Amino acid sequence: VQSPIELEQTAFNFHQGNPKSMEAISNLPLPDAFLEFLNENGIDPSIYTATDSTPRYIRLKPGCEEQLEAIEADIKCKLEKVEWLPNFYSLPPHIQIASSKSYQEGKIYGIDAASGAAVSALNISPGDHVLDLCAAPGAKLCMVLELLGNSGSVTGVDVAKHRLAACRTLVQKYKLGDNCRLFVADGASFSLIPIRVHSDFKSVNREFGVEKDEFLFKEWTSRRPWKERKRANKEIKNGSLELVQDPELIYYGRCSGVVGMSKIELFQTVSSHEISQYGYDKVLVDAECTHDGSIKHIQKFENWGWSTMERRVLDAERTDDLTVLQFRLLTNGFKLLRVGGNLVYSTCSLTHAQNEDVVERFLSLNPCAELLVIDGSESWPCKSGRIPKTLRFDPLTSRTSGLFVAKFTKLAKDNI
Ligand SMILES: C[S@@+](CC[C@H](N)C(=O)[O-])C[C@H]1O[C@@H](n2cnc3c(N)ncnc32)[C@H](O)[C@@H]1O
Repeated sequence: VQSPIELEQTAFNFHQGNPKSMEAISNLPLPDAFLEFLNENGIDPSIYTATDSTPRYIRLKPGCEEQLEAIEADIKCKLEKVEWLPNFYSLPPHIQIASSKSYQEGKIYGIDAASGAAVSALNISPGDHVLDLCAAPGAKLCMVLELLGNSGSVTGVDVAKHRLAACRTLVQKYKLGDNCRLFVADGASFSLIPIRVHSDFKSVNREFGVEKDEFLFKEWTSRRPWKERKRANKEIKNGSLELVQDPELIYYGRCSGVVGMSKIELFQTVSSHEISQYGYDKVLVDAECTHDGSIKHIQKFENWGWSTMERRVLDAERTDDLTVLQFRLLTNGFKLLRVGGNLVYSTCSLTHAQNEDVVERFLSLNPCAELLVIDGSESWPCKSGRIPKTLRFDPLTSRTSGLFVAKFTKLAKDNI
């Protein structure tokens, strides 16, 4: 394991083309094709030399601070407070927490500090209605729910049903699901606004009124009642299922606003003028990407086979498709944001194509979008991105996984 000074020296040497550092990089268990990918994308491969010394991070459930010593005894490891991020602690990378009582009881959960920073950039306030457009497997969504406490709501969307089901398990395990609803849907076209149960907003979600014999959502249960299954079969026969099943609601909590609503009310969409007032207060677009900044992800390819990585990470056609998807997710997330709200765009890729280039194109086509400085980020151990106000975390600089973060607000049309 290299000391931080040695790591910095390695990074410096790499820039200087020093053969010793090249040796350090070539000793990494990374295939040449990946190193070429990094080179083509202007990513300094020396960030991966910090692999072995990058700690793991956990977030402590608020209110469990008093139990810190007991938790340390349980996981048999001292926890080091992350000074720049509340409730975060680091621990050596080899420590496993999954079998500990504290983890099973939901007092701690694993989430990288850079991911925590992306959530923190949203500036969640009590009562916020939050949209998480690429939600699964759900670490960031859980942190948002925790920050909200019993107020506001979180709408989680993901295109992969099995991944979103894992997210549902997570929110239930941590007993955080009361204010949450989860939809399997394409985040690039998802169009539902939050359910604002406050009386001022009721008219928006109650535009249609409820017919006497209409289906109303009861409290969520994992077992679909017989009557509902019969209704779904009937809808398949009538050919109307696609309309009601897209997006597919796979979970909603008691206080998510869904209980008592009709399907027509839940799935109604509104005009862009109404969205500017009643849209989400905060939107997280943690977009699908090549994951090249995530050391843990890259290491998985050792088992999956490097050829899988060539297909999933390095294939130029796939990365081109991804940048289109990222742009569409960002654009749609922004469309669903209310005026004055905040949107955070993040990826765990460190390529410019998936980050700054997407942001630049988005800003040039959306005059209502303004990049914001992220509150508190001056004390974060990260670098600025190519565009001022955007941030880049990497293992060498930040001792975290790699992450790009940009924060926007939506201006009223009259203020442009
Ligand atoms: C980087 S992961 C999100 C991680 C998650 N935010 C968390 O903190 O656990 C990206 C997610 O985007 C999802 N995804 C890919 N294409 C999507 C799309 N068109 N719409 C919504 N989600 C999509 C993937 O299934 C994947 O779960």
